[in-house]
Amino acid sequence: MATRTSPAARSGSSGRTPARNSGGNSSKTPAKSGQRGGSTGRGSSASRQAPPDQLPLPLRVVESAWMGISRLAGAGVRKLGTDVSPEREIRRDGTGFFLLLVALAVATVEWWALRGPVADIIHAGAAGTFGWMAVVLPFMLTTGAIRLFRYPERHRANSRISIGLVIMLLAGAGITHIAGGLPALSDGFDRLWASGGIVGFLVAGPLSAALTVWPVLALLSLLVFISILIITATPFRHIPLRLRALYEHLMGQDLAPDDPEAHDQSYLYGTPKPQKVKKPRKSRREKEAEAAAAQDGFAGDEAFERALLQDEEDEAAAAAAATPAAPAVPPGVRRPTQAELATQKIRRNQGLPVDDGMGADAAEPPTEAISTVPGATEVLNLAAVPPVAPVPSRPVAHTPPAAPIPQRTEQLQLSGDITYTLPPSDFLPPGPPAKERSEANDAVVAALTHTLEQFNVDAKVTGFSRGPTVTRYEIELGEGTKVERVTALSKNIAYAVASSDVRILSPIPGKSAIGIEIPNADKEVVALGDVLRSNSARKTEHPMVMGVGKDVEGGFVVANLAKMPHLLVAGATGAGKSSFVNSMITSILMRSTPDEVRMVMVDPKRVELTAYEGVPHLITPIITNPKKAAEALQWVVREMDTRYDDLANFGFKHIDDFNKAVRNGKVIPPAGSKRVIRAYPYLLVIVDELADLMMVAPRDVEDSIVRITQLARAAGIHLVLATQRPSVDVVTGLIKANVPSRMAFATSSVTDSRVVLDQPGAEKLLGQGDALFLPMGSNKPIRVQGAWVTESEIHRVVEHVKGQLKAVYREDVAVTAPKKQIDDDIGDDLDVLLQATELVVTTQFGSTSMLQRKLRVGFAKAGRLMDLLESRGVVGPSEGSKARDVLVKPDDLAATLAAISGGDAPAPSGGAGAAALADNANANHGFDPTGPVDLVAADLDGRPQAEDYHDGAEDPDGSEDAWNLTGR
Ligand SMILES: Nc1ncnc2c1ncn2[C@@H]1O[C@H](COP(=O)(O)OP(=O)(O)OP(=O)(O)O)[C@@H](O)[C@H]1O
Repeated sequence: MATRTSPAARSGSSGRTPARNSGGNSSKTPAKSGQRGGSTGRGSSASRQAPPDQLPLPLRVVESAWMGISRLAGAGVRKLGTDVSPEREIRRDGTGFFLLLVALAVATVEWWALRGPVADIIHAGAAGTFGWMAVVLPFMLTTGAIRLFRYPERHRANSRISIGLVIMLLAGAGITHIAGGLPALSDGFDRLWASGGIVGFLVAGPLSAALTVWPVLALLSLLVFISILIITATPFRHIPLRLRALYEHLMGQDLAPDDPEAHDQSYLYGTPKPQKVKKPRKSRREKEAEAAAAQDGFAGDEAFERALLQDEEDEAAAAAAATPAAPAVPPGVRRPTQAELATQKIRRNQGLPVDDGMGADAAEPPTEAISTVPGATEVLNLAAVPPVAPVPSRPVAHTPPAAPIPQRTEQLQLSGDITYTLPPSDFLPPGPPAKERSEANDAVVAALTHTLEQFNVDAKVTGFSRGPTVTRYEIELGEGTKVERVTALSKNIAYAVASSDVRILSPIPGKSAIGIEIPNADKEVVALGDVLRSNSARKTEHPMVMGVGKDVEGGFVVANLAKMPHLLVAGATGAGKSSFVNSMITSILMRSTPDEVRMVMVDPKRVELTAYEGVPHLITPIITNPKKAAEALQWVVREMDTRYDDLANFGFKHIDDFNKAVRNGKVIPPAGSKRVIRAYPYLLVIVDELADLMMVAPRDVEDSIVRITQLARAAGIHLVLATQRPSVDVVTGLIKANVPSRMAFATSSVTDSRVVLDQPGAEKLLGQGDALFLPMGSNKPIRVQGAWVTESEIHRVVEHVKGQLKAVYREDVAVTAPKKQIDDDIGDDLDVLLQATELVVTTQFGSTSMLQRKLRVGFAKAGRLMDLLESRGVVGPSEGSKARDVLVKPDDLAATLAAISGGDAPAPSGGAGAAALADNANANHGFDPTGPVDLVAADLDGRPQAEDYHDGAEDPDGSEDAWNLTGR
């Protein structure tokens, strides 16, 4: 082992340099030549063989003119409909433009019967070959041209469409040949041209001779039908679904983009139809980046990225809904313009007098009295409450589209050539329809109004928005009324509405209004299926998107786990954590293939996650032993380091960029390496009870979590830590500082709420899925009712997933490295001592304060580490305030680390040197379904075969080992 490692390690830099060069060259050169030689990918390879400078001048001019016009035409076509922007080097504008020209020429001749010597040649070519089908030829050619302009990178889809079109053309020519009376060659070319052309003759002639006409006609019609299915990528069983979608589209009933229920509700409640918010124009760069992300399905970091996904249409509708219904305007009074209304609002907010031009009374809401609902007042015992003006409820603009999500079928790569179909969306049935207002709401409005009047507070309930578990009532203050006058009434309000769980928000974020959240007497379940079918979830295909639940305004909350990038879930027992974790895992299983997401599940409680045992997304069996879980976290750290090595070696900053380049064939292994580079799946690590892990190995677990959370984002590794004990000894300061997104379910005390959210609030939640969600980057938590998924739904999804693919477990995840002989004085500090050694030796700077800073340890610990380093001969004795001499040279680092750790050298933590590569290699031997393993060479049971790994003997200069010893 050592002999194999050492040459690789020593020659690591030299071994990797040529590799990087070759990779870099091969990935960069074509890009450049593609740009220079024009946008045609194939054209560019031709121009590489014969550079344009060597072409004669006239030809160069023609080539440039052709490419210039092609690019212009391409740019125009790309701008049609949804703007797309394929990468420059893969564009095929030249070919697309050629097809377009041919289409135009054929159309001019066949559609408008243009005649002349050139037109005759075109007619002979088109009608002579395909007969009557020459009339549809321009459509087909234009389709091909548009595909090449807009989606040149979608090779498989383009080939599929081409095959479909060719089958259609052949069968169509055959049919027209039969329709033209089966002319023979002896009947002359004119008759052939007026029927199916020479192709029709060749297709239908022999067939009709062998069979009779009618069976051939049926066969050819069937072929035309099949060609349509091929072109539209419609499997047989999806035909009814597609026909329904087409019908709805033609009838203008598309549910997804334009929800009719929202309109109905606007009509019912007099709310203005939500207006489309004009989006700011995007720069070309932004558009290109978005298009690239869309092509890839998902991309790396974005500016102002949010973990929370919200549909822009939903937001616009919600914003429109949040504007109170316009009061009735008396005849003869001018309604203020939008600009005037905005000015008035600002002046009102600033406490300045407002001239609304309608007289003081005109601003009052309509005074039509409603009779308070007798049943509801009885419930709240409010017989004495006087009638109040009607209060508009905010229409819920977030009803999920009823149409199922089209089922996605993928060809898996990591798991061999397996076609994997995501579970159909009807596995998660819709929940009960959301209510917009109920009698209980009207009763609460009456109670609130009465309370405000009773205490002479100049404030009004102006509206409410009903969520599944709580309703938020909005109160607007009269001029000169202090916010505190309402907040001071919290106990009286609680008394009036007979509920102790009243939460006051002052103000509601983004509004000049006070919010009072009061639990609904009639709660509603939020079905996970509805959340996953919402517009926000449908808009993205990112595999790490999960359905969170519904907010207080009834809007669906969907979040991207990859952007969080790590999540802490906490709450008292029974508050709904496990249900949330179940929704999260089910969302992933519903939306992602095992190629896209792999999971590590840690379930010390042993019962919560057993339903998922055996799903192919798992990398290791569900871990129930806390000690093994701690080791698994260390494996995740190693996996992260390996991914980082790949990122560094191939020059990428984020795993999404790396994966995108791999899919585009731009990541090329070094010459001579047998490694097959594959995209890395996201790795989701779910710990269902962090407290159990922290009890057995607090330091190791904390170290691993901190290291993963600090770095793993770019490596596509994300942590979800759930605990019912959010105390400072479980969720330590370090863990908290590195886990930016929080989901707080009901906690038992305000202290626990502060640990989770850094603010009070969670102690007032109602339990059973009621939660405060604080995604990374937002400072105000959102109140949500968690999505709910039943056990039978989980069972169906799991059975579907398991039925397609067996889990292939990695064997090294929970395997402990053999215990090494560690000196007593080092004790538990081995890891940090090794880091200190690496730091001091690589920087050649023996300073205690540097250790404090870099390793984030206290002065006493840094001093102790320095003493240990002195006792091992790494640094010299203390020289007062000066840094100590470093006695070990960087070349001897590996040996020194090995000596300290009492065995073979462990991986220097952040080291990017050759030793690090080689050492990681030692740590990672084994089959790796998460990584780019050549599955061709691996057993299906996950064991590597001999040819997976190279023998250093085959590769005298060792350069190959520097790559292949990473076990990939
Ligand atoms: N989103 C939800 N919608 C409706 N009911 C829910 C929801 N979440 C939880 N509940 C209810 O609360 C009960 C307890 O939830 P859950 O088991 O998830 O709590 P927990 O916090 O994981 O508790 P423990 O820590 O004891 O396992 C569930 O059985 C269910 O009845």
